[in-house]
This record gives sequence, structure tokens and C-alpha cells, in this order.
Amino acid sequence: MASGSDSRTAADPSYPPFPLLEQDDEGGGHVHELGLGAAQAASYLAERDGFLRVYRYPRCPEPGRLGMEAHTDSSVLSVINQEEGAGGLQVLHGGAWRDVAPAAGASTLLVNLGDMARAISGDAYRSVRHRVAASQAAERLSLCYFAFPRDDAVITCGAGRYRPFTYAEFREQVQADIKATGSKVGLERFLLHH
Ligand SMILES: O=C(O)CCC(=O)C(=O)O
Ligand SMILES: [Fe+2]
Repeated sequence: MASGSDSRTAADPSYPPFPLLEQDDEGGGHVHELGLGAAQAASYLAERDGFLRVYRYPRCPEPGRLGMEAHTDSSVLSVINQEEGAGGLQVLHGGAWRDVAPAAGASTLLVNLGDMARAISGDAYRSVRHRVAASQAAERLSLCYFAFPRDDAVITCGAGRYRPFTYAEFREQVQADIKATGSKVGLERFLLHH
């Protein structure tokens, strides 16, 4: 995504390396670039391969129902905008589901890391498990932008952890698993050692 006065995009080979950052053992502060080359970085976060989805979750009179089942995103990253006052988005943190409430009086953007950020960072970052609780009170609207690698991008950075795979391969595996079992298996399919 282009930012500020810099009109170049992540798809442009002259764009600086994708600054995926790594947390230190204390859980913050120190950052570390993964050292991806410009071409590799561009193939891992291609602006033209992103898309926007608009969701409408109807009001649900039954208590305790989900609008969207628990999952991790397959993206590199996802940006979620919940309408003010909507709520409903929950992330799994420390073994418990936590509400991610939109800020009052402001448009809130939430950035979620997806499975591809996890693979690219060799598990330095985890893709967050999240779900949407249905509301008994009101319908809910959300706007979500998903950024993906190019289909033919070979994800090699998690070497030692995951076998190299293309994003297209990952997507097809996810679809096959959902068709066969009803749920996504995800990166586990690409682990080198179980
Ligand atoms: O609607 C939302 O807030 C979340 C949607 C979502 O998690 C997804 O599409 O992957
Ligand atoms: Fe999601």
C-alpha cells in the first residue's frame, strides 16, 4: 500500500524491502527486518492482488450465535473496519475470546496478520484466530481489505518450518480441505516436521 507522499506501490520493484518486523524475546521494542529483496517483497505483498469485501451480518434473535466461525485469514494482512457501535469482532488471546470494540466516535481500522505473514516470518508472527459474534440488537456492517501474495509467489522464508509453497498452492489446499471436511487446516499442511 502506498503511503504519504510516496506514490510507489508495493508492486513496484523499486519499493523498499517489505519491512516485516520481528519481536524480541521480551515481546517488543527491538525490530528486525526479514531482509527480503525488493522483488521477493513485492511478490509477497502485491497491491493488485488485494481485495475489499463488505459484509452485512443480519441481526440474530437467538443468543450466543456466530456471524462468522473462528478462523485465521489466509492473507498477509487484513484491515478491518467495523462500523462505529457495531462490535462483534472477537480475537482469541491467552485462550479466551476477547471483544474488539470499535472506538467511540471514530472510524477504527484493525490490522490482523494472516497465515502468509506467519509463513513469511517463519512463525515470528502468528496469524490471529478471530470470529464474529452475532448481535441480537442490530445488524452489523464491516469493511475488510485483504492483502495477498501473488499467486505464483514462492513462500520460502519459513524455511526449516514449512516446505516452500506458492500462494496458489496454499489457496487450493485450503479450498480442498474446506470441501472435504468443512473446515480449513491451513499452514499445518505445509509443516516439514509434525
Ligand atoms: O466482518 C468482520 O469483521 C471480519 C470478517 C473476517 O474475519 C473475514 O472475512 O475473514
Ligand atoms: Fe477473518
